[in-house]
Amino acid sequence: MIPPLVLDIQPHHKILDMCAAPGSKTAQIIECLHRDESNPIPSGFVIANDVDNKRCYTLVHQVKRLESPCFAIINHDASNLPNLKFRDGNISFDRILCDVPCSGDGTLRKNPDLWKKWNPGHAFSLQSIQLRIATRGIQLLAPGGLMVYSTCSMNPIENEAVVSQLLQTFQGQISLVNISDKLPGLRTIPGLKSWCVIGKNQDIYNSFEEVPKNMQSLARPNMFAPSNDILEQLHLERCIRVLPHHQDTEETSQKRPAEENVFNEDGANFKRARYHRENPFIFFEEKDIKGFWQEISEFFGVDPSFPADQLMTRIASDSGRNIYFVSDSLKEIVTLNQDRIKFINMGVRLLVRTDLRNDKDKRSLRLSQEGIAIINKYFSKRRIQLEQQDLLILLSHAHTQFANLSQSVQNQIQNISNDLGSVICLFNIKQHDLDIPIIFVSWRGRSSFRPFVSHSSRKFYLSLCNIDQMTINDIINKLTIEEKTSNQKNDVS
Ligand SMILES: C[S@@+](CC[C@H](N)C(=O)[O-])C[C@H]1O[C@@H](n2cnc3c(N)ncnc32)[C@H](O)[C@@H]1O
Repeated sequence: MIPPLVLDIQPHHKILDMCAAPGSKTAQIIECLHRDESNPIPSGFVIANDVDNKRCYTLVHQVKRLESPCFAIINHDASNLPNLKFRDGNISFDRILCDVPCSGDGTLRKNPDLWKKWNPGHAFSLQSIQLRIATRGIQLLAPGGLMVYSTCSMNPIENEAVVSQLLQTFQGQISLVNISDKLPGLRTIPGLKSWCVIGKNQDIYNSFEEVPKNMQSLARPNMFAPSNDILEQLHLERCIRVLPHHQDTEETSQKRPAEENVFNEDGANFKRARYHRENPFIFFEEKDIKGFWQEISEFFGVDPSFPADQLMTRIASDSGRNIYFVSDSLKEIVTLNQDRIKFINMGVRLLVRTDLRNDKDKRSLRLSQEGIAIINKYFSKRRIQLEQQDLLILLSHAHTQFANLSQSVQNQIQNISNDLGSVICLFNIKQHDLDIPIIFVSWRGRSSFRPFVSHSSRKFYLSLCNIDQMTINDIINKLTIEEKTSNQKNDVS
């Protein structure tokens, strides 16, 4: 999608996505933040917000698969978003996406139902919240930062009129950036400099003076284009309109003001939305790190440089907890703001509770595949280097007996002790001049291995091993049957 592309996101950026659900653009933003694959924990972060509590969980679902320790989901009215405390003061964001709620008439091609409901009056009621959200965005933007304002509507009231109002309100502090060279190959047209306002009954007004008295509370002066002398200074032609029929797609309009000055605002009041009560985010304290985590560290050979203070749980008691990891910036943001901001979700799951309920030791937790990129460089024990034949056997079955694996793997199993529990399996695929590391978590049972690899990842790894598509489909079908018939309880004991 276009809005995240023009934000030019770098791994150190502090980013706010103001109206983020369902999250397709948030996912794109997180991917850009992680553009340097050699560093799984960039210093930047993404705060993704939506006012709708239910939609926040759709957002969780959408972004969890990206396994990033650098994002948090919050649930607030973006037009009243309180300042977030961070380090020495409040956060000013380097990048903001303001993808506001809109009438959606740019999606008429894919949503034929909209044709029946659409009414030019929709834009009247939406413009005020669009303007308030964008205004709050600019107040939260760092000097020199970039904000993209976007809608999927074609109506100038929701687009150029909002941008024009912002430019006038923040005169001399923000300006539109010319992005005409940023999207090569994309057919766009410049923002409008003149437009009329269409009333509920399809009447056309060219200026506010033409609006009848009984309509003046709906069609307000800021919905009209400003006078020519003001217009000249705004450069609305720098807005871009991506019209559906030009690309054979949907509409997106984008405006990109760049702030040159900071606005300070003391703790805005905000209404608490009705929501489902979340468990708190509880970070490891000294006693957890010296006690419980010490045992885990010995078991997996965790390097002392691992930042264990960035681990957290969602339940205070010791038993049966999953353990998550977040970046140090996010830890700070949550710690400083948890009492005033509704955090919904964050963190990558590193360890997961198993069914070994009576077993109080570290074996009752298994490594999670989600966190493998983070722990890989810190965990030195319980690592098994596979040969290609082992990889193929493991990926083709739900469980594999040790005896069916290569002698080298059998020797490694003996060397890592008799303890049941998670192991990290490693294999390097050589393709052309590239070394592609494959790394996944398996459970070492008494006599068998069980890889925790999703079907889609298995398909991907098998195709990297040059297995043809028909064979891969066969393997996955057999695996599905094997998984259905296997007794889940036996395989961890
Ligand atoms: C156009 S959608 C956002 C689409 C999203 N950016 C994406 O790419 O998937 C607008 C979103 O704004 C949310 N919203 C509406 N009013 C809001 C407000 N006052 N504050 C924050 N979010 C709001 C809606 O719940 C909706 O999820």
